[in-house]
Amino acid sequence: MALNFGRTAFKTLRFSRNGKKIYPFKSYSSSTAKKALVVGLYVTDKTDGDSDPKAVTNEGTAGFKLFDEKWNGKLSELMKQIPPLKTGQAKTFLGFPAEFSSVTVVGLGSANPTNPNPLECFDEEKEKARIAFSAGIKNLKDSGCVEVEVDVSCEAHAAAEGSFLSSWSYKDSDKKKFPSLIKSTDVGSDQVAKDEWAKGKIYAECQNWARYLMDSPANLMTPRIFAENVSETILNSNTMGSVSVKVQDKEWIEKQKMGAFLSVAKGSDEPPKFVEIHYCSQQNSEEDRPLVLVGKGVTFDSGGISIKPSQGMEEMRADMGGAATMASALLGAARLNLPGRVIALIPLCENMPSGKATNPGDVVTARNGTTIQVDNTDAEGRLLLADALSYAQDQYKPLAILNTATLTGAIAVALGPAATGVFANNDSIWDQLHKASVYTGDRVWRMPLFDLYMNQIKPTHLADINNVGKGGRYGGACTAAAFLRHFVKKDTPWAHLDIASVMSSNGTDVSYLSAGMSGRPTRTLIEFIRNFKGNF
Ligand SMILES: N[C@@H](CSCc1ccccc1)C(=O)NCC(=O)O
Ligand SMILES: [Mg+2]
Ligand SMILES: [Zn+2]
Ligand SMILES: [Zn+2]
Ligand SMILES: [Zn+2]
Repeated sequence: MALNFGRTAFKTLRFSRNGKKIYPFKSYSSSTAKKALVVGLYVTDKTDGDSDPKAVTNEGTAGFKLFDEKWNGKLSELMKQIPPLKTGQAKTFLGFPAEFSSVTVVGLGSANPTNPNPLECFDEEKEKARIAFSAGIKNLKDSGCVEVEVDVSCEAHAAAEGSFLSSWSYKDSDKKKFPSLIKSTDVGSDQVAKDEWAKGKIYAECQNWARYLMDSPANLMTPRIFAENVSETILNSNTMGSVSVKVQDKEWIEKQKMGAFLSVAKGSDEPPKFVEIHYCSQQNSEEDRPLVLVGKGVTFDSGGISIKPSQGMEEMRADMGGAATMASALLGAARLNLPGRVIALIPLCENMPSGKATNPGDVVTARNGTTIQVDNTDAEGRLLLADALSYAQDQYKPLAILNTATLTGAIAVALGPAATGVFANNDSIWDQLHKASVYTGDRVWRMPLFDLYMNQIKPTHLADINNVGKGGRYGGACTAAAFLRHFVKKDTPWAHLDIASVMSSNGTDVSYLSAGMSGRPTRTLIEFIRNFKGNF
């Protein structure tokens, strides 16, 4: 059937209020702006980055071509009237027949990229799809559009991630600016693409939950509230394997003799909690050795008596990012029915100055009997992690342990927002994490666990080890990792992920994450669990 597009309508550009170009002369209105389509175009840039528009050529995805055929070549005709789209660029066209009120075309990367890109350490095709489809969805912000169908004929998993990550905001009023229903289009889509889309949506939703937990103000996300939110969310999720949540209180933590953890919690009026989340797939039994995930859950880090400068202190509401990403990764494993047995251990407390707080120079005894001289109460994350790592090994004899923690400013100085720093005592764990991050684009970078850093934290004047290194500011991320290494037995495969570098997003470095707490690297953790091989 021939469709009437009103030819002249496509000839002239119009600028929307926010400066985005919209084609043609037709404005969104509540009666027409109901359902949008986002389709992809491959981009070949023969100039390797030169800005000459003639050197850039576009070719439609399979989905684009099918819509183009359906509409008698109108889509490709439209594309001839504008300069070629560059990677990550999105253009919205109005004036389509009843089915769609607008069509947004997005520039994907090359149809034949070098994958994985060895310098960038990610799958270029997937990362460009995330960027492109997020640009498409962002183009529909404030359009009044309520529903959008997305082309899944290329990188469906990444398309879903870009779509659902970019349409999320902490505030409900901001969420409402985006179409409330985002789904894959049937055109150019097969069952594999549909399944990939559904999987990518879960990856993104889990990261969005971590973003919510992290960005929540500390008065609304205390240890108790965090534990309640996690219990409710996990137990109400749709899973096939078994999930359970245990919330242990201060008395249990005392019985466990977690003196390092308690020394952090004691300055606050908010009681600490220790949350355990257990997941066992249908193919596994509770007898199987688990993969254990440990997440730092400091719901607010003022620094304690070694108080932080007030500028930027509000960011420390997200010092429970380790806890948030591990809870979210476990949720992802359960929702995707991934094979294996996975346990998340989450020590939660506030780090506050008060008459009851730990003083610099105090000595505390960790669960494994190690005495620790606490010279800096702001280096608190390693203290609660030390006790959780000790408990994990004694209680569960894990196949491997991963821990995530917004541990040090030093890792942010080293890596910026590009990657999570990984300190691994096992090459296979590192390889598996790296591979997972190439797939998700949420990257990791390996850091050293040299003995030299261990020597910098011991021996101390008053105790077995010090909670800060002798090197002062130098190598701060490495001495923090060395401190944790002290609590991990040599035969336990382990990786510490310092996520302070990726804790927040400025809204530009990763274009599909708006400004705020990032929820990174939840997707990499889920992907790691999906492929986890524990036979070292
Ligand atoms: N809570 C941790 C990390 S605070 C530093 C930070 C900097 C940049 C981005 C995110 C977080 C802490 O207190 N660490 C102590 C230390 O770094 O010495
Ligand atoms: Mg409080
Ligand atoms: Zn928070
Ligand atoms: Zn601190
Ligand atoms: Zn901290």
